[in-house]
Amino acid sequence: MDTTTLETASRVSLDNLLDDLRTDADDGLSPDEAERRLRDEGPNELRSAPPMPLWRRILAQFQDPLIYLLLIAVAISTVAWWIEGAEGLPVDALVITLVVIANAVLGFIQESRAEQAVAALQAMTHPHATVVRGGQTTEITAGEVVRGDILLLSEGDSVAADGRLLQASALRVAEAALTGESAAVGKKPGTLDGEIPLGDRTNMVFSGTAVTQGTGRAVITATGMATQMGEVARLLDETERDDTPLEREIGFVGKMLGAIVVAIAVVVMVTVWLVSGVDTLDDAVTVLLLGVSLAVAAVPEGLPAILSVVLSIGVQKMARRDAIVKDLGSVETLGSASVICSDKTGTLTSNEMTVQEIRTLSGTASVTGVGYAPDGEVECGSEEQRFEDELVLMGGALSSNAELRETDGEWEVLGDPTEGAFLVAERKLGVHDRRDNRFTRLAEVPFTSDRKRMSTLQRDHDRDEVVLVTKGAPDVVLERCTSVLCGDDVVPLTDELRAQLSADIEEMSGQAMRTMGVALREVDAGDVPDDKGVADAERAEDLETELTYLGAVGMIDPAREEAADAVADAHRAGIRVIMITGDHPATALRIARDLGITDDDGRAVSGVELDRADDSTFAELARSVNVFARVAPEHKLRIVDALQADGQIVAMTGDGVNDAPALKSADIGVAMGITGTEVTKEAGSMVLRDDNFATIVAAVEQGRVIFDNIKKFLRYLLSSNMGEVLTVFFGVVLAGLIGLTEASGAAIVVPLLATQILWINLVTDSAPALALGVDPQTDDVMARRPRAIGERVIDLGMWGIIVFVGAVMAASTLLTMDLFLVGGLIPGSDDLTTARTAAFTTLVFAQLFNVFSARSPITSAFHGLGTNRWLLAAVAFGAVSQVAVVEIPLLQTAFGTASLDLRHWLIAIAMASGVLWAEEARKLINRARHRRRGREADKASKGW
Ligand SMILES: Nc1ncnc2c1ncn2[C@@H]1O[C@H](COP(=O)(O)OP(=O)(O)OP(=O)(O)O)[C@@H](O)[C@H]1O
Repeated sequence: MDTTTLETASRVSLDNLLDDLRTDADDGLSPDEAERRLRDEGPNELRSAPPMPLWRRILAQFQDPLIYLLLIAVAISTVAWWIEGAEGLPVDALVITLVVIANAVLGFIQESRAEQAVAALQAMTHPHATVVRGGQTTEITAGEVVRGDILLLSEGDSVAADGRLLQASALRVAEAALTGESAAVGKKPGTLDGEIPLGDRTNMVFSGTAVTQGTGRAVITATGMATQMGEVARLLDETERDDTPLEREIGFVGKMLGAIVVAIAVVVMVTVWLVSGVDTLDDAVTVLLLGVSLAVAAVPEGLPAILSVVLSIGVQKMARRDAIVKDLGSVETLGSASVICSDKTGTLTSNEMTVQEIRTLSGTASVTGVGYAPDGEVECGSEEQRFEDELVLMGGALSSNAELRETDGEWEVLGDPTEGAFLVAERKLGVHDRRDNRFTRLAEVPFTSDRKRMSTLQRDHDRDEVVLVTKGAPDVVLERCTSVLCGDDVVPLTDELRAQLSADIEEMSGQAMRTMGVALREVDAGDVPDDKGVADAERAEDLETELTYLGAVGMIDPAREEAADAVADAHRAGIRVIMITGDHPATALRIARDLGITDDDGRAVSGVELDRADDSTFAELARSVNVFARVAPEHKLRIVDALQADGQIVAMTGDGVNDAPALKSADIGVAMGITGTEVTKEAGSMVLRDDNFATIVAAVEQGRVIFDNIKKFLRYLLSSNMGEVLTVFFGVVLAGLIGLTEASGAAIVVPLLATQILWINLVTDSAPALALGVDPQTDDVMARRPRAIGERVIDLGMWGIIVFVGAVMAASTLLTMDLFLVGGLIPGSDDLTTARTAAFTTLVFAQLFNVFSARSPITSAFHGLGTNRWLLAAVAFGAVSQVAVVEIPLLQTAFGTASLDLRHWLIAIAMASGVLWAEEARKLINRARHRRRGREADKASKGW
């Protein structure tokens, strides 16, 4: 902006402003100019801090308590090497350093790729903006908006940048994000005078606020950090992503392990010191090295990187199934969802409306044909009835913004399918041309979920008068009527007639039909807003009284084919499904029953009933009722709150701008990708690309699978650490028994070297852990109840398995060592390096066997053995790496290993398999217990 500033944008004259911005109010910028401005001025994004430089991001990988521990280990090894006379190279220290660096670099690469993948996904949900460029209306991402763009606004839009209004029709904008004012502010073009506070600049719209009603056209005066929102954002750093609860818990486990390790290391060192006595410098060094080995053993170094990779692969998988998760934390919340509150229209149903019946005072007309093709007939019984039907359909079509289009024999509706259904039925009756010629629209009072109706003012050229035509929820419309059409007469709407018409509506609704009423009234010429198109809609709204009721239509909106199965799946998974709809209670109840959301005794509670309910009644209704109908968006928020207060984890769907607060408040806000407004998509934590209920259930399932996989690799990695710690601990304590002391000739000797343990943790363990992270479903995750929130990822049962597996691994490893050492069963192999190599190999292979066991805490490892090819490849990689570290001379020096012959290899592998058999035995017992418990639980669960 050359001369206009944030402060003056509302005060300069429009002509000056447009000159200053070098743009045209009608045609906007040329596409080339817009591109040039985007290049010069940067994208329309809020970014307070510059992105972190590469070196700082790599360094951040080292800022981890576990890494500090390893660095201390490096220091100790170096000191030990120096005390021992500084001969040759400090191999241990070098190897540990190298491994730490390699780990950081690998972690960095993996995490960056994961972040990029997630960012690419999030970009799919970035808000869009509609602008006029080169005279054409174009949709672009909000980030591409530049100064001078002409921005078009309509209900549900999130305002992309700051702009000055050129036109507005009943425009209201919620500016709470900026001013804290919760009520939407009316906006209109004009030039303001003097210093005006932000909240009163009614001729401006601001970035990050939401259009709650009406339409408008604005010229963009500021973008990105130059906007009012940019001023606010400067204070916040938005670039950092918060850790998810899961990441925090894993971080906690890491820190806890670090603390335990230090404690164990101190205890072991002191014990060794006291029991064996440390007489020589060598002994002192060995005790220190022992501490190092233990530290290295207990720390799952690769864990953080693997976790972020697995989460990101998970969200990519969900995206392929049309569920775009906006933050990684939602993946785990999804898995624990216990209630899904879903809209009806378009989510549980297909949103393909076809008018089936028209009910007027003279009778019921059936409409034949399905879909949007206008092939069918309206079967009217009499001339009077035909006249009434014509008015109903014409009225519905007049109060509609949809378009019916035929391309290559295919009929489609652009816009709201409910409105499209009127256009189709009207064509079946053959009155659409007549309507087109006879009426001109003067103004519109838009449909909102709160109003549940829409009206237009029309000039009727045939009769030279102005009429207001209203269509909407028939009960709402009927309330505003005082007379009713009867043939070509208008008669007063007596209580008796009102009851008869209501009964008609109820009857249609009871057959799962979506009902719509149509009414009209003549309007005094003096009441007619004169300015065509930008009429004062609020005044027109005042005219929606004393209407003449024309009749109602019943439309079918078939349930989505997959919806009933998805509801059944949700129930099986212990998830309650609640329907919350703006539609008629009877329609809602019928469909809910058909889909199994409620049983035949279940009832529907209406918004009016909810309004009357006090807090405790409301809580009880939220607990016991599965169908809420004729509700307004505000009710959704109250329902979420009540369910959450009851300890539920709530997923809530929404599409309209007024649904945003409920979506924000829910544990998982699910926004509709097709029908959802930009504001709703911003508020949701997940966006459904296909608006389909079944996709939510699929996402829950996927969330549970991801969570299961995280458990799998945690079980796997932590058992490995446990095995290593126990091996070192008992190796030292039982050194005499095993023959270690004798073989080494020293008082104290470590069974495995620190570098060998690092090798396991970082080389042979990583690939299988990653493969477990992408494991296909092994157990039926939808057969369980939702995970309670606050339930630990690593619960007591899992710790039990980790300790059990670790103990078996340590036993196999030490037993192998014992076999190879003096007095052991394997002749000619009693040299310490060979025995240590065999023990090391046993531990590595025990881990490779354990991969298969770790896939499920209950199902046998042999079940579906080949279903995860990554896993087989990872195990093969682990085995080949182990052969390399044992047989390649350079690696032998680095890792203190010696060649083994075939027989030794086979013995080590056979010993390693012990862990697999032990786990199979444990699972067998566990399964038997589960079956018994399952039978009891089955009986108990029949009640819910
Ligand atoms: N375009 C429209 N014009 C006038 N009235 C409408 C229109 N669309 C819907 N209605 C009426 O308003 C009621 C509420 O609509 P709303 O959009 O809140 O919910 P819904 O579409 O019925 O269902 P859901 O809340 O399940 O998506 C509808 O039942 C219908 O009677």
